[in-house]
Amino acid sequence: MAERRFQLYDTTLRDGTQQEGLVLTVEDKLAVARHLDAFGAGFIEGGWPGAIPRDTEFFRRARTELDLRTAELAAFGATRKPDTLVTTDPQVRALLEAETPVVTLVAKSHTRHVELALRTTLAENLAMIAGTVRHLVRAGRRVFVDAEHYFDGWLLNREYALEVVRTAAEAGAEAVVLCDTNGGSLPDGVGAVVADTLAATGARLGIHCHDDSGCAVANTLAAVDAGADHVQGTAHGYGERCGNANLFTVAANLVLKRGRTDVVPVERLGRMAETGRAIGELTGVHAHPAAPYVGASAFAHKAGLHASALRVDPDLYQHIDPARVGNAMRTLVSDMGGRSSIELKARELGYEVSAGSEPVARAAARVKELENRGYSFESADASFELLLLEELTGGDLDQPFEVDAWKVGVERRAGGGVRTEGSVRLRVDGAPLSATGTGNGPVNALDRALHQALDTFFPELSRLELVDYQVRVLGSGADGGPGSAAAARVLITFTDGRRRWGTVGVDGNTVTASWRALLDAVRYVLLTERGADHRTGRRAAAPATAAAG
Ligand SMILES: CC(=O)SCCNC(=O)CCNC(=O)[C@H](O)C(C)(C)COP(=O)(O)OP(=O)(O)OC[C@H]1O[C@@H](n2cnc3c(N)ncnc32)[C@H](O)[C@@H]1OP(=O)(O)O
Ligand SMILES: CC(=O)C(=O)O
Repeated sequence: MAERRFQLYDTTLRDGTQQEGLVLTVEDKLAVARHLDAFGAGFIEGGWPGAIPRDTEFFRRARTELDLRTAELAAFGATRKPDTLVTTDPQVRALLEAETPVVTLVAKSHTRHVELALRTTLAENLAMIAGTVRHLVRAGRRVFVDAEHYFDGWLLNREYALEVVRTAAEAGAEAVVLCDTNGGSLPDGVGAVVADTLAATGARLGIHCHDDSGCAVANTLAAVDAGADHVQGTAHGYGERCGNANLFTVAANLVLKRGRTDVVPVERLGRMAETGRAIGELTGVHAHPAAPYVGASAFAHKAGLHASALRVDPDLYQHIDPARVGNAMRTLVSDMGGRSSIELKARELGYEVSAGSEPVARAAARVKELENRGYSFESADASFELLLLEELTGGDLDQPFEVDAWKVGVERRAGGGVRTEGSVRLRVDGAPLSATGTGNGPVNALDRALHQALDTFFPELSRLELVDYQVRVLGSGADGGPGSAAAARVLITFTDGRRRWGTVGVDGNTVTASWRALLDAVRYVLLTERGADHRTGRRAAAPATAAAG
């Protein structure tokens, strides 16, 4: 007998959109479908035509606008209503009118649900399933049946749950998907029920798990181990309540841990992190940073002892090579790290340094001391790089300009609005210059004054743009006093249109903290962009750096 292909079935566009706060336009849905197809999902469930107008529209547009290379599109819907004819059921007609190669029907397999929610008899429910499946198969559709509440239903009335599976399979369903609809099952129970159902019915089984017990992925793997070879899930585990099984985690586990080669092509797995980011952008709901495999922190290392081992061999603190799922290892610099963390971070930034060198030891000590005063370098790579350069150059880092003074004033004039003015007095190559800027607040006014003064000398600064500003009160311990006199940490993210980088400033005065972060951003651009003009700062042509290491 020819071996059956494993079926990876994505329901991001149907069950995924049942997540609170996740709303997609038709355009978004088409774009998400393209990403899932490129990733290698075998099936993409697009929504419920006939029930949700947006989904009806999605399937209409999909016919001409979706050119799926790997995936088959599936329309989702219910069986015919009780005591009606399948041929006249408007919802069943809408499923056919979606013109998809696949239709997935949701059907009740739990006796209480049949009687209380559907308000019909157990026999009529079986007739609804058999009749609807046959009708769709006769119309040329591949049909899957999602057996809702299967695991709870099996516990209450095993014989009836099994009968639902047999009925669907005998009517022509390609796979019967056992659903842990309430998401409360645990892996041992799921494995046992799947094994029992397989033995009793011989039907091809799928699995659809919700995450209410935090076990959706584990339950999915248990079902596969017990013989299911059709797996449903969603990107990032989006879905009703606590979500569905995370399809990325499931796929990576099956390929990389179970050695299955028929889930997604292994080279496509290398695009998984990118697919996850793209879908996060479209939905506005990004992966949790700690999400397995694709999360931004999935391979980020903070502890110094971890860094010291990773320096020798990344395998020592990573379960896989992150490149296999398109992610990358990162080192976080903080007071929890030592010289090894500095070396790894420096290497990540392009510097060849060694943990045993004096500059690295000094940089590690300064990070500890500054973080103790409230600094945080984890998301301020640019400020860290400046600190590193200061140590690598023994304090002789070129300063493209010097600051003599700055001030900022906020004034509300009688009858007028609030005016904020910042001014700076600087020196470039020893020549004094001053400039003033107005803005909608002190940071904006100082930023404008700096640009006013420097952009003619350093045109690359004109591309510098602040994209995020965060302030965090640190309490009285760090250069501040109690209450509103508390010190503040300011984290600023900048872009020049190509790259993004973060800087940090801390002070008892929020404006001074902001000024420090602003100044780091300007210095960072000048040192990293001007390259050869600044002997100390350029990493690619940095003999001083290499020597220091
Ligand atoms: C487990 C899952 O997540 S399955 C997917 C669930 N997704 C959705 O519900 C999203 C789309 N749903 C909808 O747009 C609407 O709920 C509709 C169009 C399906 C139904 O809308 P309405 O007719 O207004 O009814 P309502 O939303 O109150 O649902 C109750 C009806 O659904 C029926 N129903 C409940 N479960 C099922 C089921 N599994 N199969 C068939 N019908 C069902 C009930 O018997 C009731 O029908 P009745 O009014 O003829 O007695
Ligand atoms: C069908 C489905 O989404 C469920 O039972 O959870």
